[in-house]
This record gives sequence, structure tokens and C-alpha cells, in this order.
Amino acid sequence: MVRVVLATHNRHKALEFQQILGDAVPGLEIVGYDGPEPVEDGVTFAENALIKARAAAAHTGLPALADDSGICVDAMGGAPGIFSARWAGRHGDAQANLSLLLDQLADLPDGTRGAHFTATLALVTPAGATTVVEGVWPGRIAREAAGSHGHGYDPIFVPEGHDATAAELGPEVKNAESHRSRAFAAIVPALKELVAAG
Ligand SMILES: O=c1nc[nH]c2c1ncn2[C@H]1C[C@H](O)[C@@H](COP(=O)(O)OP(=O)(O)OP(=O)(O)O)O1
Ligand SMILES: [Mg+2]
Repeated sequence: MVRVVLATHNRHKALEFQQILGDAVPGLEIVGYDGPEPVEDGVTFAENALIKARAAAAHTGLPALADDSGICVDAMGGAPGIFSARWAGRHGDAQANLSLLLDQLADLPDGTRGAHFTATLALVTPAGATTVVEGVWPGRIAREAAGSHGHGYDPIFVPEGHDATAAELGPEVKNAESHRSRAFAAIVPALKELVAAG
């Protein structure tokens, strides 16, 4: 088996990766990461994903896969974007983050609430080779939170082609369509190459 460390401290992401991975890449074992959490001082999702993957590869000596992701609102020029995790000021306070975003968008009429989730994955080998891919899940911001599945901004994100939030749709639908599943599909060839190289 080839081991790849998943360089995240977000247990929700780790669970989604396990659910999405399935048997997509035979011979691959994704291992957890409890090493140091680097400062995400990049100004793009790609820069932050590379920062996280490089730190984990250096700490473990293994190939590392990191995700930097967020919600991007059209009418806000793509914000919160890389600031999604701490939009309301405290890292990982999903309720505060989504409540603030709903308040900020309260006056926006239907048809102007377009948004998308972005997930950018970076795969880094101990030798320093890097692969960066991105997945985008288009949709809109609801007027109020609904649903109990998922995490983060799922309760206020209505994916294109649905009338329910990602938190109402549940993991089967989300993991088949999400930004994270799309990004993962794009990184599979690089993961297969890693396994083939042994
Ligand atoms: O599927 C998602 N469903 C809902 N919200 C999501 C999703 N994916 C990212 N998000 C939002 C919430 C999170 O707070 C932020 C990620 O911030 P981000 O820095 O990439 O992750 P994090 O700090 O929670 O963990 P880590 O950096 O260790 O991977 O974007
Ligand atoms: Mg983070």
C-alpha cells in the first residue's frame, strides 16, 4: 500500500475524503495528520493548500494531500473565499460564519445570490513534486439556514439543480456532486501515478 497523509485538521473534510475515496485508487491508504498546523498566509486557495501539504510532507516524510476550500459569493467579488473559516472572526465557528453571511446578504433579491464552493487540492511528494487541482460547486445562498447534514456553510448553500440546501441533501448527494468530489476526481490520476511508482 502507498500511504498518503491527508493534511487537514478538519474532521468533516477527512470524513468526506474517506467517503469520496472509496476504492477510487486501489493500493492507496489515506492516513490522518496530527502534526503542526501551518499558518495559512497565502492569498489564494492554491497557495494555502500547498502550504498545508508541504508542511505535512516535511513533518511525516510521506506524500501529502491538502485541501483549501471556501464559499465564494458573486455579489461579494468572491468573498469570503480564503477567509471562509474565520469570516465572523473566530476560526471554525460555522454558525457565526453563516449567520454573518446571511445578514450581509439579507437585502439581496432572488437572482442575485449566486455563489459557489471551491475546493483546491494540493498533492506534494517528499521529493517536492506538486500537483494542484480545483473543483467548483455552483449554486446560490439561501435566505435562511436549513438541514442538519454536512458542515460549515452547507445549511445556507443551495446547489445548482436543487431546491434544498447541501445540509438537507445529505452526504450521498453532496459527495457525488460537491467541489471536493470534483477536485478529488481531478487528482486521481496523480494519486494513481504515485501508487504505480510504489
Ligand atoms: O464542503 C463544505 N461545506 C461547507 N462549508 C465548507 C465546505 N468546504 C469548505 N467550507 C468552508 C467552511 C470552512 O471553515 C472553510 C474551509 O476552510 P479551510 O481553511 O480550507 O479548512 P479548515 O481550516 O477548516 O481545515 P484545514 O485548513 O485544516 O483543512 O470553508
Ligand atoms: Mg484552514
